Parts: sequence; structure tokens; C-alpha cells
Amino acid sequence: MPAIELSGVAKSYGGGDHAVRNLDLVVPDGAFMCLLGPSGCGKTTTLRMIAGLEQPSAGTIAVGGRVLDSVEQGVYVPPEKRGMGLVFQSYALWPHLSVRENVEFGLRMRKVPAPERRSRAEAALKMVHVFDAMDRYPSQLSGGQQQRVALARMLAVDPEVLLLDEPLSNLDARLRLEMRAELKRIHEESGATIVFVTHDQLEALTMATHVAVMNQGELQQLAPPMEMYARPANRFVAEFVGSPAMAIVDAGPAPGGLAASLLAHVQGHDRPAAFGIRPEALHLGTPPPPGAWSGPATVEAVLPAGASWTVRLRVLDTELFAVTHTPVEAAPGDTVTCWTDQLHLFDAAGLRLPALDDVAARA
Ligand SMILES: Nc1ncnc2c1ncn2[C@@H]1O[C@H](COP(=O)(O)OP(=O)(O)OP(=O)(O)O)[C@@H](O)[C@H]1O
Repeated sequence: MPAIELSGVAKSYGGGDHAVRNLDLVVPDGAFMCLLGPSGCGKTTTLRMIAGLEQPSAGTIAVGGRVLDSVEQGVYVPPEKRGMGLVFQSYALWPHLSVRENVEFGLRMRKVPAPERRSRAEAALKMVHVFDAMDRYPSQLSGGQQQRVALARMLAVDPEVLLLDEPLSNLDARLRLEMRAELKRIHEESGATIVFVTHDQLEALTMATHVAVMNQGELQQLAPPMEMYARPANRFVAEFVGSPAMAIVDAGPAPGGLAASLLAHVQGHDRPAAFGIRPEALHLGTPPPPGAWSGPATVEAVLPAGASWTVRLRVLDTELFAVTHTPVEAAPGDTVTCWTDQLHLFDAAGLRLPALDDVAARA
């Protein structure tokens, strides 16, 4: 039922700069959509508009075909009539209610009978691992525990649309990983439509079915996560998604440098203004396959991390990082051959050009 559709949505506060500009976004029914971008890019404003906590300055928001906001038609449906579950960074638990009472609160409002209320609250608290703290008050919990109670409060209600704003930000790394897996499972089991705000690209890649990258109030790309990773639409997305970040090499005029070597390699193709190389697509030593770019590199540092090795290389005039999952024998000062068969190409406006393999695949 609830595909969420934003058409031409804009928001400016007090007539100032636009926090969100001309946003067209469809969140399909049952999707797990992550709004991803740096601080101040308009993610939270977008989520708050979907929730009805902010009114757009222009455009239309509809859910399941029902218009909830339309500046032009003078429609505005308040948050409590939208039937959505919200969890925000500031979790706003009732201080005078115990954890259990906080979680039961929404169910009480919906007139769910007491025995069912109790069992649904307990199941939700177990899911987020705060069952044992059920009789405590919010002031007696850590920030991470409070955040999990806020999640449980929303999960107990089981709404069709869940809106989450950085709900895992106060958890330690291990618990965050566990909660990501848990949220993903909850999404698959419940079939709910989820919109999740994060500035953490790994969080978006690991959980979402769709990722919408925003920058300065504008949508940069909307795609399934692995598609976005493989084919970023522009330089901004290319550098924002992936860690360590994709290296961007500007195709300037430096003769004898890496850019010149890459330009010679792509001759006959549209001339790019910049190249992108992901660290894990830069290989050392092993013979390159036909059609790959290769060049000499000096090893500057080897950083082993147990399951992976990061290597800082000087490739002609440029410093690049390579990440590999096989042990690296080379030592600083060694000269090795490095190669890649996955070059990303960008034009002067920073937009993606078809990569060499895209062209080959179409030929
Ligand atoms: N109530 C407000 N009044 C005025 N300006 C605001 C208000 N809320 C947000 N803004 C501005 O709108 C822009 C977008 O803010 P928003 O909170 O949506 O970004 P965000 O991507 O969620 O950032 P963060 O990750 O830091 O929360 C920012 O420039 C911010 O300063």
C-alpha cells in the first residue's frame, strides 16, 4: 500500500537558503530507503516533511496515493493522522514512565487490550536487548539503551511506515552491527516501508534496498546500494560511498604522470576529465588480465588489519591506496606492478561517463 511519493518538494526556513530543493523521490511499497549524505544536506528535513513535522515550501507528498501535503492544493495532514512510526536521534522517552510503560504507551493509545499490550511490549524489548531493564526509568539507562527503548516503542506498534533518523548513532560498534542485522530482519519479516536517515555510508550500503544520496539539498542519485557502488552517478557519490574512498585522478596535462598513462589507456573513448579508482580494484603483482591498465608503483606503507591489507602506493606522480584480502609480501621501497580493470570515468561537470567495460558490454 504505502509507496511514498515526493514531487517537486522544497523547503526553506524563514525564506533563507533551501534546505531541500526540487526533490522527486519515490519510496516503493516495502522498500528500505536510506537517505544518505553529509551533515546539513537536507536528510532530516526530508524525513520530517514525510512525518508531517515540517511543511514543505513547495511540492506534494503522497502516501499510497493519498495526498498528505500539497502547498498548491492547501492540503496538510498532521503527524498523528499519518499513522507512521517515528524514531529520532533524540528519543524523547517519557521520564515518569518505566521502560515497559514507555513501550506500551503507543499501544494504550491505540486501545490494544492489556494482555496483548504486555506481550507485544515484551517481544519488542527482547528484540532490542533491553528486556532486563524493563522496570527501570529512562534516567537509569545509558544513551544506547534509551535509543533501543525508543526503537522498541516503535516496533511494538508495528506501523506500515517507519521513519528513522540516525537511530543507531548512540550505540557502540558491536551493538550497532547487531542492530543493523536486526533491523534488516525486522524489515524483511514485517514488510514495512522504512525511510532511514544516516550519514554513514556503510550503514546505508548494508541495510538498504534503495539508497538516495543527497548533497546541499539536492538528490544526487537514487539506486540499489550495490548498483550505486558499482556505478556512481557523479564524483560526489563516487567519493562519498565506499571506504576507503575512491581515488579521483584529474586528467590534467602533467606528462609522464598517472593521468597521462590513464588517458593513453582510454584513447578512442570519450575523453574523461577525471578517473576514479576504488582501493579494492587496484591489484598488486599478479599478472594483469588483457585490457587492464597497469603501471609501476612504489610501496610506501603496508597496513595489515587481520582480514585485509591496506597498501599506500606511489604510482608515477600520484599516491593511491590499495586494499587486498590476500597477504601482502612487499615491503616499503619495493617496486611492484599495479593494475586495475575497473576505471570510473567522469566528465568536466563531474558526471559519470560510460566506463570501458560498459562500452565493451554494449559493443
Ligand atoms: N529549524 C530550522 N531552521 C533553520 N534552518 C534549519 C532548520 N532545520 C534545518 N535547517 C537547515 O537546513 C539545512 C538542512 O538541515 P538538515 O537537518 O535537514 O540536514 P541533515 O542532512 O539531516 O544534517 P545532519 O546529519 O547534521 O542532521 C541545514 O543547512 C540546516 O542548517
